[in-house]
Amino acid sequence: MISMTSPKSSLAKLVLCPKVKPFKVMILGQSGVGKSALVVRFITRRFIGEYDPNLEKIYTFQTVIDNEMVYFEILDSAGDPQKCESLENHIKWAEAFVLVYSVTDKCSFDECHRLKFLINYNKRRRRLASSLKDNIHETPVVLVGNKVDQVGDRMVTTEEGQRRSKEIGCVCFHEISVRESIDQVYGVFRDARRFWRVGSKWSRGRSESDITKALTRPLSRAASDTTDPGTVIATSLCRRWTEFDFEEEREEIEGVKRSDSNSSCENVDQFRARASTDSRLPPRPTRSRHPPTSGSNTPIRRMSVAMRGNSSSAY
Ligand SMILES: Nc1nc2c(ncn2[C@@H]2O[C@H](COP(=O)(O)OP(=O)(O)OP(=O)(O)O)[C@@H](O)[C@H]2O)c(=O)[nH]1
Repeated sequence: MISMTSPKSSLAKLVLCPKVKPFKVMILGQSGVGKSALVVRFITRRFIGEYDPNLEKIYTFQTVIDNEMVYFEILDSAGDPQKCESLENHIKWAEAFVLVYSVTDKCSFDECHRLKFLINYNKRRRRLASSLKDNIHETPVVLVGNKVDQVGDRMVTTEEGQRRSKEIGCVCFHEISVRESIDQVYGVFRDARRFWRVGSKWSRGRSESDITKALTRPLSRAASDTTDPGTVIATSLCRRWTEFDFEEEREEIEGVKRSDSNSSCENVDQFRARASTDSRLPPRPTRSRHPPTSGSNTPIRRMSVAMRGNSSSAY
């Protein structure tokens, strides 16, 4: 059994070490999607098959992310996520979320929608209730599709995952196999941290390009993984998309639409040009500002034409 601390004892530790500010991450998802496996893999680097489904735990763990020591407190929400009361309290506690579903289970995928709604709802309430609004920033939610190693059992496609991530406003989307790769698992926690930093005081005063650089660094591979042939397969299965990828994709689509509309404008112009030349209309007669002085019947003719409703031919 994995060692763990209760929420109270971890808080006690923090009191003894006041300088250490933990990074509080909550793992959410339907039962059986691999939440405990994900956390334990991150902390111990090992994949452990079975866990007690009813234990709710806070793990404390420290590791280096982007050259910075990060003190994680990871809450592995257990059992039935329908029990809203404790869930809501935990949501208020967390600074970042990892929302997990299994690509082999459509129900777990749909459950992410509801859980993201709960996160938004509780965070918004907290923000409204707080007088220190500046201290509470947007809480990043990373969407994770787990168990991609079970290729034959897949029920949720990559595209569906990407789409859902965009729809429900997650900061990035990963497809991973906890069983096959520690590298992919590390990537999930690293992104949670990076996006949290961007939303926090860290990003204030930094240029947009610095922030973009921080978020779009490529995944670094863990040394232990490079020697494992199984992982090579898993790494090729690993997918990760950030908000920036989604934004680029959106811009591309809009670019295509714009060029379509431009080309349709061009078509209209071309059509007009063709219409005026192909039909070989005779040039409009030039209008004389004043009626010709010579020719006595001209004013009468003009009058009669106007009465028939065709003033243009009067000239
Ligand atoms: N094939 C495969 N199985 C996995 C993977 N990750 C987890 N599992 C298995 O999925 C089952 C459920 O994993 P858990 O980590 O207990 O899932 P959980 O979401 O914590 O479930 P609860 O504790 O009930 O909330 C276990 O049998 C794991 O071995 C994976 O990447 N691939």
